Amino acid sequence: MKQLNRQSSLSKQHRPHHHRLSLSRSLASCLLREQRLLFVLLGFLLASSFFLLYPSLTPHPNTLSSSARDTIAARIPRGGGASSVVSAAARRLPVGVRKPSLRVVVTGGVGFVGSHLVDQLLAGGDSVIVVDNFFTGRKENVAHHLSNPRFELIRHDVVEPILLEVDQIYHLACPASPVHYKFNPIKTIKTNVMGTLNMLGLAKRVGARFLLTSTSEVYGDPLEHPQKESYWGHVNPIGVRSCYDEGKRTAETLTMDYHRGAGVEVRIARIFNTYGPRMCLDDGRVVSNFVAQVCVNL
Ligand SMILES: O=c1ccn([C@@H]2O[C@H](COP(=O)(O)OP(=O)(O)O[C@H]3OC[C@@H](O)[C@H](O)[C@H]3O)[C@@H](O)[C@H]2O)c(=O)[nH]1
Repeated sequence: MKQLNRQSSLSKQHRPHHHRLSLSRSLASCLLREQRLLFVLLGFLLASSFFLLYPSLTPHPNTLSSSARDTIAARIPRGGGASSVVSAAARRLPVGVRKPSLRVVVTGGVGFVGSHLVDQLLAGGDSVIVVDNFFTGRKENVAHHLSNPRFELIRHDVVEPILLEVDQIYHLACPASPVHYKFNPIKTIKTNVMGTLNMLGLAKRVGARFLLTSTSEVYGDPLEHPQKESYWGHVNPIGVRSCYDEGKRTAETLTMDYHRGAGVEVRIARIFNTYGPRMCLDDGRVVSNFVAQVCVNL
């Protein structure tokens, strides 16, 4: 017995090298076998902590510092803003890859200008919702789209709010000809002020880009010819046209305040004397008046 003990104690103190290796291997296999669950849990914790930490290692565009965002914006061609990151990327899409289809609302979309805009948006592959109260617009202007699954028509007065999930808002709802906007001047200015306020509120709520179709009437009776966009105008605030002129000026003010104050991405287009198919001959605008007089005097 003593010899046996001595042998084992000898082996402990002077054990050859290969004996120590086999011991460490057997120790490791024992640990692995006995503590397998512990190792699994440890691996799970390591993996989950990596993936939990990973997103914060790559800042989300919205968490970029303003200077970083400005840098990015500076690299994006004209159009600014987050949604132009998509449009800029779309412009760089490989040949044959379609640009992403956008959801667009067009207020006043059955009108003269609006219906042509709807044609272009649908032709470009976007989905369009037209919001219109049919005060001056005509359904036949968009009848050719009624069977299109990417087209929706809603009879709605923009003086009342509406909630739509969209990417872009084109706001054209307003009577444009003096004959129509003088018919009910209080309704005209309500449409310009309340209607624009509702559509800007929607743009802010859903993060949509917003375009206001304004008019040359914001210059009133201009003292500067031709008018630069920086010209402030010369407008009568109490005249019979003020419901439209001042209404559109207020709409522009609201548009810029939502941009400066709420970061809504906006555009303002001051449209002058448009003419073409679908315009009413008797709506009292200058070009239609010329055409009407020519027709009458033929
Ligand atoms: O309260 C209203 C008034 C009008 N509308 C609609 O708005 C549309 C206006 O279309 P119109 O043909 O009268 O006018 P246009 O399309 O020529 O001009 C329109 O686009 C260009 C802008 O500068 C004008 O201010 C805008 O009226 C119509 O479909 C009309 O029904 C509303 O939806 N709500």
